[in-house]
This record gives sequence, structure tokens and C-alpha cells, in this order.
Amino acid sequence: MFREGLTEDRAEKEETQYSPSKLSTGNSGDAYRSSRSAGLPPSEPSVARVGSRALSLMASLTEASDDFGIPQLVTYKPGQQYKLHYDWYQESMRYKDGRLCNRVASVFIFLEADCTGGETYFPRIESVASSLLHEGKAIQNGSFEGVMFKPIPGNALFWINLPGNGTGDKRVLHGGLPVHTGTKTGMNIWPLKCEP
Ligand SMILES: O=C(O)CCC(=O)C(=O)O
Ligand SMILES: [Fe+2]
Repeated sequence: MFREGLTEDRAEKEETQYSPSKLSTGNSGDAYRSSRSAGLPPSEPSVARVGSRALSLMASLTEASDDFGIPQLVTYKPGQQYKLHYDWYQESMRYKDGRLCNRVASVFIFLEADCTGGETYFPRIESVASSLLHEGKAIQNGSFEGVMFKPIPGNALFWINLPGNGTGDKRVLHGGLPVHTGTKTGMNIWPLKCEP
């Protein structure tokens, strides 16, 4: 679903200036999230195309969303990681149009995965489609609890953060495990849910 358009996304990345990734609290530069990030212009055609595909994932859900904020590239070098966290804001943030919004869902697309390590880890997810395990896209039941998804370029993870009642779903605690060698680059898109 996200493969087409990756070339443009890569091209976008080459021109992008990264800075140390921030936490949703606004802090940056500590070991909690050691990657570097860059915001992408939402109206740029290739970004808009990927963003609207992310919104289309919401179409059949009650948690419909009509905007996706600022997509974010994130890149990791050896030793860099994003420890366990939730993507939603503790308190809704004021969006550019003045509405209070929160990240109702997350889409994380692996763009570049010339690396070892760097799996996206969900310690509280207890099962995953067996085809993902057989194809080596996901790893479950090692010496850890939960599920790890391997960074494979063009693959994407999608999950709901705020189910119908608006409370964050704690099952989707997740993190980017440390990259051991090479580079991992991904793209975050967060479909927003805003107060009317
Ligand atoms: O790098 C990853 O695997 C996950 C990134 C992530 O969760 C985030 O940027 O919010
Ligand atoms: Fe995240």
C-alpha cells in the first residue's frame, strides 16, 4: 500500500535536515529517543499521497480522522533507539486551525532498513497473524514478551491509539529497539482526531 511513492519519499529525505528527535513532551536529545527526525510538508504531493493513504486506513473504523498533521521522518544509526512509549498526547495539542487534536492512530512505514536490530517492539501485543511469523516479518515468543516487527522497506505498521471512548489504549505501548549496525529510516504519520 505504501510502496509506490517511496522513491519520492527517499528523495525528500535526501534534502531534509534532520534534528534530534523530540518526545511528545517536547524534550529531545536524551537516550530515551536518540534518533533524529524531520517534519515533512503535508501538502507536498508525495507526502500528501502517503498521508491520504494513511487516512484511508481509518475509513472503516469509527475513529475516523480527517487530517494527518505533519508526517515525520525518523532515522536511527547504531545504538540509537526510541524506548517504550505511547504516541498519543497526554493532553490534546492545539492544531494549526485552533482545534484541540490528538493522535487517534499511528502509521509507521519502514523506508530504509539497511540494518541489524531496529525492530519495532510491542511488549503487550499477545498474538499476530501466523503468516507474518512464517514470512519472518514478525517475531514472537523468544526470550521476550510481545511482538517485534522487523524493519522491511515498504512495510508499514498501523494501530489505533484512541479507541472510541477517547482513552489511550495501553496495549499499544511500543518502541524502536536499538539499531546494531547500519541505518534504519522510517516515516510516522499520525491521523488526528480533533474536537468539533
Ligand atoms: O522506530 C520505530 O520502530 C518506532 C518509532 C516510533 O514509535 C515513533 O517514532 O513514534
Ligand atoms: Fe511511537
